[in-house]
Formats: sequence, structure tokens, C-alpha cells
Amino acid sequence: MSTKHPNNVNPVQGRSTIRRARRIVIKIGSSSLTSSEGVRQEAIDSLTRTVADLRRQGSEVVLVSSGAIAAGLKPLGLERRPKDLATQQAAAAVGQGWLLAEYSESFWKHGLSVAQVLLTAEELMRRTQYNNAFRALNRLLDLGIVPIVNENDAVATQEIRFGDNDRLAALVANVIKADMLLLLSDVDALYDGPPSREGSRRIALVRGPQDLEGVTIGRAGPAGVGTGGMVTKVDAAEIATGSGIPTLLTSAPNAQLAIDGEDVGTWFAVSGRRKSARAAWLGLMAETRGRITIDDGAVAAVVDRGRSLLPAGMTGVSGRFESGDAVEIADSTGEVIARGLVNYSSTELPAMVGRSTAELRAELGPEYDRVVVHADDCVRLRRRTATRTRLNS
Ligand SMILES: Nc1ncnc2c1ncn2[C@@H]1O[C@H](COP(=O)(O)OP(=O)(O)O)[C@@H](O)[C@H]1O
Ligand SMILES: N[C@@H](CCC(=O)OP(=O)(O)O)C(=O)O
Repeated sequence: MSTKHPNNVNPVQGRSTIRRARRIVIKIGSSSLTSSEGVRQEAIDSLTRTVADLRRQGSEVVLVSSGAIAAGLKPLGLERRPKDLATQQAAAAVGQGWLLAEYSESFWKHGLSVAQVLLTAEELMRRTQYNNAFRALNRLLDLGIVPIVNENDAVATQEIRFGDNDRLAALVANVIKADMLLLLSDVDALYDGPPSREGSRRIALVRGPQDLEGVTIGRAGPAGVGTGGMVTKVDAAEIATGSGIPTLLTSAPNAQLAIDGEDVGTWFAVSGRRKSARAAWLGLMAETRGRITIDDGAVAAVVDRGRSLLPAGMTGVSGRFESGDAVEIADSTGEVIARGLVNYSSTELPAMVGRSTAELRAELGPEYDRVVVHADDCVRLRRRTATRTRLNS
């Protein structure tokens, strides 16, 4: 592929950021770590060498590692990834132990200790648990440990689970305020079509959704142990770059080249500003308990001018929530345009829909002077404009 990019953007630009990054989240997929025989020692050793090198340069690294289910297949006498959740849970519980044992031994050769951090989506949806994860990861990094994160598959439920570690890695990068997200897979970059198809070309730089238009982003890899394919990697890159965290996607054997700033993989440039831990939680993880629909004037005020939401702008309320809960804020088409902490319960709000604050104060009392969602408690969401073709296998 020609490396000349429209607008004369240099595709390599930004790659030197990796060397300067103080905090890096590295995510590695099952297909890069395991074979039908279980965990691949040489893949682990190559990764731990790269991480040890980064540590020597003074960078803190959090590893998000998949591979528990794949590593548990052989000990359970299974030939392929099971379809049912219970057997996946069993395989993950068995495989996670093998995986950590290999990591511990390999990192120890470099004088580094590891910590296992298993997270569930449900935990990160609650503000206190989210803070807990943040505190624990920070402390581990302060202590010079390499945290190895995975989803707690053994107890994850079908309804509430990340399901893929790509998005989990982007969330962890947000939680610990990383400077960089490195996604390592079995493919060396994002291609404009299935990488196995002749003529597919590497995409060196993604500046935003416009660079993904017409790109065929497929799901499963040929090895059959990965879960999300490219779709979840691109989603993860969108989450991270939208929060000011540049992302590089390449293959595990290319990790060292990527860190050296070579022109490998796909660089996803930053598209949004860095977020506070609270805003990141509210925008990405918070469990919402209801929805407030608002009119076009309120959309302009809340989204474009960063104002608080007043009762007059509401057109509808649904769900059951208490004052202080997180809710979605949707426009008249139903698109969720913001998330915020609401100041009234779902029993109070319906009677306030479309009414002026002065009217409510006169009728119901001075405590009805409060805005519905304060601007400081509201996170505006980026509107998705990407029109990409998704291949489901
Ligand atoms: N447009 C694309 N560019 C690159 N790879 C793609 C694309 N579409 C689908 N893929 C597939 O995605 C796979 C990587 O996803 P996955 O198997 O889930 O990996 P991991 O285990 O690293 O998470 C690649 O092996 C590749 O076959
Ligand atoms: N948590 C699962 C991995 C889920 C996942 O995202 O896998 P992958 O697509 O290989 O990164 C496991 O450890 O097997």
C-alpha cells in the first residue's frame, strides 16, 4: 500500500510516542499465545522480553492477556473452543492457572514479578468497584509489578461480560490513564479487506471513522481461538483514541519493532481529549438505569454548548432510577447522545417533562430548582459516523 496519505499526513507520525509513553497497556490475543498444544512458551518469552525492555526504559506496563480458555482446552481433552458458557468457564478456570504460571516464570527471568487481576464487566459498572480497580492497578505499578489482566471468565455471565479483551484493554487504558495502547494479534495490521484475500492492503494510519469507510472488517481469525476478530480491535481503538490514548495494532512478533517506532501495523491517531477517571467511567462503563429523551433545542444546549439539562428540554422518561443514578440521554431519533447522573428519581421526573423551572418552583417548591442533569455530571458521546462493512463468520 502506498504510505502517502490524503492531507499529506505522515503515517509514521506519532509512532515515536511509544518510546516516550510512561504508561502502556499491551493486549495480546489467544491466537498469538496458544496452539492446540496449549500455551506457547516462545510467544510468552518474546512478550516478556519486550515488556522487560520497556520497564528498563522506565515505562510502566499493564498486560491484558487472553488465552485462558484456549490454554484450558488440552487439559480438558477438548479440541476446539466450546460453545456453551459453562464449559468456557471451566476451560478458563483451568487455563488461567497455566497461563499465569508461564508468565510468572518467564518474567522472573527478567527479575520481574507479576500480579493476576481478573475483572468482570459488572464490577467496573459500579463506581466504587471501578475506583477499587484503579487503586489496585496503580499500587501494583508503584510497586514495580507487572499486572496481568483478564476477564474473570470463570464467573462472567452471558448477559454481562466484556466477551473480548480488546475493549477490556481500552477500558483498562482509560482506568489507569495510559499514554498508549498496543494491541498484539496474529495479523500484522488492519487491512482494507480480509488479509488472506489477494490484493488486501495494509492500512498504516487511521485518523478517524472516515479512514474506515468501505473497509471490510471481519470477525474470527483462521486459528479459531480468537473471539472478536478485527471488529473488537477497531472498537477498542475507537474507545481509546476517543479518550486521548493513541493505539497501535500489530502482530506479537512485531511488538519490538513497534516499540522502536518502526512503520509497522496500523496507527490509530487520537481523536478526542483525555478524560478524567470519572468521565471515563460515566461515558464508557457506568450502568445506566433509565433514559431521558430530549428535544432538538436541548440537544444543542447539552451537546454543543455544554449546558445542564433543564426539565423544559425533556420529552420523555423511561426506566426506574433514583436520584444520583446514571441515565442515558437520547435525541428525538433515539440516538444516545450523552450519559449523565440524574438529580431526580424516575417517579418525580415524568411530571416535570417539558415544564419550565420557574413553573415547577412555584408549584412544587424551591427544591425543584435543580437541573435534571448538571453539565459537570454529563458526558457527551461521540456520534458514530463510520460506515464499515462487517463480515460475520
Ligand atoms: N480487515 C482485517 N484486517 C486484518 N485482520 C482481519 C480483518 N478482518 C478480519 N481479520 C481477522 O482478525 C483476526 C484477528 O482477530 P482474533 O482472531 O480475534 O485475534 P486475537 O486472538 O489476537 O484477539 C486476524 O487473524 C484476521 O484473520
Ligand atoms: N478472556 C478470554 C479471551 C477473550 C478474548 O478477547 O480473546 P481474544 O480475541 O483472543 O483476545 C480468555 O482468556 O480466553
